[in-house]
Amino acid sequence: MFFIILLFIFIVLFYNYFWKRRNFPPGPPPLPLLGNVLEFDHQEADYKTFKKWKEKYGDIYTFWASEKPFIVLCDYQLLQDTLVKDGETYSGRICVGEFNPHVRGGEFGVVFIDGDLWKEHRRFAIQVFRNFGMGKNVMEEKIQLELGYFFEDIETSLSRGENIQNLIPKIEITVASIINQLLFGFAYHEKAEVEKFTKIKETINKHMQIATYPGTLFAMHYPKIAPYLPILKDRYHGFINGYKIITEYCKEQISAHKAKRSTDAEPNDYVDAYLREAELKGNDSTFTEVQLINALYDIFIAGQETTANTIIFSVIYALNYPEKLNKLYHELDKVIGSDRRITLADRNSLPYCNAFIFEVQRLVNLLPQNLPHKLTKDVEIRGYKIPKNTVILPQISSVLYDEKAFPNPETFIPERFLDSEGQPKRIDEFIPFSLGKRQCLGESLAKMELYLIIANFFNQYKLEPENGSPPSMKKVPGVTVQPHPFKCSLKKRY
Ligand code: HEM
Repeated sequence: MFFIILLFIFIVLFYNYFWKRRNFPPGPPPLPLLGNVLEFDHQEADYKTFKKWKEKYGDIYTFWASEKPFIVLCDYQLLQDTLVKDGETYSGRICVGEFNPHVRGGEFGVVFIDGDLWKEHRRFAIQVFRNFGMGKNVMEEKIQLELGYFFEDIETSLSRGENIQNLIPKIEITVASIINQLLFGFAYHEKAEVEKFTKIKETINKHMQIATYPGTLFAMHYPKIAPYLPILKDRYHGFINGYKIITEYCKEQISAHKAKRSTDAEPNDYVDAYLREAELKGNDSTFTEVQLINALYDIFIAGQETTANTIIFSVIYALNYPEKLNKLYHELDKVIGSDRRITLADRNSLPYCNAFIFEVQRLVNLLPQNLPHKLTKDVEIRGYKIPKNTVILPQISSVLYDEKAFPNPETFIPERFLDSEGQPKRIDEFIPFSLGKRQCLGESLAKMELYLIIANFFNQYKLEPENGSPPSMKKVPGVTVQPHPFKCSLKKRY
């Protein structure tokens, strides 16, 4: 008996530490069944573990999430040679365990699907956004309009003598109104809508945090038994509830559109455009209602979390680096010199402001892990033969914090994006939107929002920390990182 147990242990260890890893790039030794998930720091947004592994194993290595190997690519040139030069091969996606079949009802949405369905719906989303002005003047007008409401909100508080303000909800609602208009055709201006949004936003924040807990990953791998197990059952219900509340909101919007829709009118938003496409394509198409609900869930979350949190961190970094904030004020005074609205036409005259925004994006490192891709065919990377369907993680954090490209990477230094004449300097490794065919779908909208909101906000207001101590720069972990709550003092500059 003792011999059998010993043999069993030997086989498990041999399989786990040698056999299953034999063809993959070397990486940290995984525990049986758990893999390396316990090595991640779940208290803080974790790119440090990736950094440590990169230092030890190089630009390509393997870690294990439970029994699944993740091949991590963490060098800019390697990402170019793979994701960009051989884009199609790296365009697959994996979803967390059984999330798609168990929660979404199948392979639906835009972010966690692949193949022809993903191509068709990604193309459709980009086309619709272009038609509604993404990257053009029409979109600028929409953003400027929402900025007006943002400033009005701040000034109402100022007029009540509230010089110390919590900017987080104000920024969140501004960004959410922009994406909501694109998707559903209305912004959150009325009190009832604001209250509704506030509830949904709380759900999204929690949903994004729970998504990265190891217990949730486990629950999504074993969704049939998770609801009956301690700890896992809370993760399971917490995560699924978030999905239900957000998709319920999307369903309400679809019903409202169907009720007041005229087939002759030009589409006014994504839902209109989708319903029209579904009619044109007929019953056999992939333009089904369940696909619409899931695409909306994906884009609604991706379109607000990311941009709002980046803008909030621009305030946090400005308060922590007052000398950089003063440089920004100096440029705004010199180039703009009044409280007039800054527009896209001013962009080339504001190199420091642009560099400031780039550095915020680099340092905030919004998706510390990035989303995993999947190989659509067998490939050879740096001599390793990797089979089709293997998970590939383009680890953009390791590139954004690469000491060679960004010396002193943990410090906020906007000047790194400027040459000795103070003019813009391109750094190829600046890839916050990732690379290749899965590159962020909302990149041009996000860039426009970041520039217009950040430039105008700092032009209007002088900021100081509450009680002289700047807010924490620590990040609440999640798929996208979130800020810790803070308040700051605001004064009008004009
Ligand atoms: C500061 C703002 C943003 C950042 C840093 C950001 C970053 C990213 C990253 C890193 C990815 C994953 C790329 C990969 O798989 O390699 C991604 C995907 C995606 N983003 Fe963004 N994003 C931002 C804003 C937006 C906005 C405003 C939208 C919506 C309009 C959006 C929609 C999406 C979608 C739908 C995907 C999935 C694309 C696909 O799988 O084909 N993002 N984004």
